Amino acid sequence: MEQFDVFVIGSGIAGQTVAEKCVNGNLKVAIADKREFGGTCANRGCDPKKVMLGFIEVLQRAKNLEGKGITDLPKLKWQNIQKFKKNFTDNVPASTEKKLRELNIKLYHQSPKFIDESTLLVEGKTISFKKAVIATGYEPTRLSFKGAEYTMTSDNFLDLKKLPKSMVFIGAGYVGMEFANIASAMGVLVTVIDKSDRPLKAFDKDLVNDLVISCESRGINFIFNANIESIEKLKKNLRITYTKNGKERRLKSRTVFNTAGRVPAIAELDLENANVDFNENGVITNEYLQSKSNRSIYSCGDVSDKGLPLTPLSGLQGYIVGDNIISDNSKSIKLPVVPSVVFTHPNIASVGLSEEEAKRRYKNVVVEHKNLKDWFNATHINSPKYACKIISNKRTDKILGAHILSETAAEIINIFVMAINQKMTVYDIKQTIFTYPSWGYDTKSMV
Ligand SMILES: Cc1cc2nc3c(=O)[nH]c(=O)nc-3n(C[C@H](O)[C@H](O)[C@H](O)COP(=O)(O)OP(=O)(O)OC[C@H]3O[C@@H](n4cnc5c(N)ncnc54)[C@H](O)[C@@H]3O)c2cc1C
Ligand SMILES: NC(=O)c1ccc[n+]([C@@H]2O[C@H](COP(=O)([O-])OP(=O)(O)OC[C@H]3O[C@@H](n4cnc5c(N)ncnc54)[C@H](O)[C@@H]3O)[C@@H](O)[C@H]2O)c1
Repeated sequence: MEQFDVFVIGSGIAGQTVAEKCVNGNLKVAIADKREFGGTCANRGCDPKKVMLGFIEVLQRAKNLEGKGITDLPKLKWQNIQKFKKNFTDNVPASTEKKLRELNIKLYHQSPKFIDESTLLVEGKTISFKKAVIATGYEPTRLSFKGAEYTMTSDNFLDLKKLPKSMVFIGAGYVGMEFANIASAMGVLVTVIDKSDRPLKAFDKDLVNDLVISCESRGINFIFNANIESIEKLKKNLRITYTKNGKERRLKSRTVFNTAGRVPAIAELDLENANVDFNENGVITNEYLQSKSNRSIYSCGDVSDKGLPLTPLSGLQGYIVGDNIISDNSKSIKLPVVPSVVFTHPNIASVGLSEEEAKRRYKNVVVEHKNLKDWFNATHINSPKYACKIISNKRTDKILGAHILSETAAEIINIFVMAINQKMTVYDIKQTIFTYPSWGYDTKSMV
């Protein structure tokens, strides 16, 4: 039986970080992945999506200024965009494997299954471990209505060789909203269906409302409060049957994507054999990211039950687990303020408390909800949407939350992340000199 000090399952940002830390701490380490090495973000998530968005942004910018100096809009070619995207993704698995091998980490290419609390089976070999790390991330949720097998996932979207005429996205969350915006900009007829009454539940209601209006003005069709009953295959199309307000309705589309959420990827691991408890949020962990029920097993990244499933937090958790394995639980996780952005057009970004949370927690809060579409930054590029909601504590003047809808929200939100982390006040921001003219400069007036 082969023995390892640390056996890591999952080679995304969380798993890689732990494996590297542990091997640098002179431990004997193995890592297993059932798919291509490198994880979701680099292979089939954030990075390839952002490469595609680069093209969409150019087009949208040009559209806003059409007739104001721009006469011909750029033409986007999906096949070439795909080719360019591959420059960023094709090499990820091989380069990740090379890096890990050079560090002397043993690689396995299959899902391990736990046999008991300190043994697992992978590639036909029984392996004993002192510590194991579950870093398997999220996977698309399974839809249970009739015909769900006709739906495709975000992986399929990012790899489409040709764009179909029409697309339906089931789920108006991060993935559904981002991909609906990409597809619509490329000329696809897009419908987004959600069971809930609005998209992006974690984001500010007023700004999301503005975003929906903006998406609709560009031709994206939304259906909310809808319950999908079935999907049938017709000759060319798929027929989606759903109920809304008690009435049955139908819709045809060439393709349907399951963007109804992602769930912890733990089904294949036989966690029960290892006495690892889990729930719908993932592996149940303590403050050291150790399984509460089996202290020799840790979990980090999306699949742990701590915090938002986002790349920066997964990386941070990887560091913490690595440190805890090497130096006997030296670090507990203190969840920092985590910003989040949805790369729609315009972006919607958020950090800190929502208006509702702030009002619940503090007696007197100041809510600066502003429509900024007449500000120079929006008008000089003829951008139709620019808004913010900045929340501060009236007594202490400290910034509590920031919510921004703008073409540059993904960047500008970082100023507010620093402000909240450094406990800055409205006065501090107003006193800061920023470059002019710039989007950063606007933060002084936003607060
Ligand atoms: C389309 C899309 C876009 C996204 N965009 C963003 C973004 O813009 N910004 C952002 O912060 N986050 C984004 N995310 C989320 C981000 O990708 C994740 O938060 C991040 O990848 C999590 O890292 P991780 O290491 O925890 O898991 P992952 O990167 O998912 O890695 C887990 C690894 O475990 C492997 N695995 C799973 N099950 C098993 C098993 N049983 N056995 C062996 N291996 C297994 C998987 O194959 C995978 O390689 C996006 C996600 C998607 C799907
Ligand atoms: N920009 C980013 O940072 C980014 C991008 C993509 C994904 N992610 C991460 O991935 C996670 C998952 O994103 P996601 O978009 O897959 O999920 P999500 O949880 O953000 O959204 C899922 C949506 O599907 C709806 N839904 C669920 N079941 C449905 C059904 N049967 N019919 C109709 N609608 C249904 C929900 O109401 C919800 O609006 C996010 O929480 C995020 O952390 C981040």
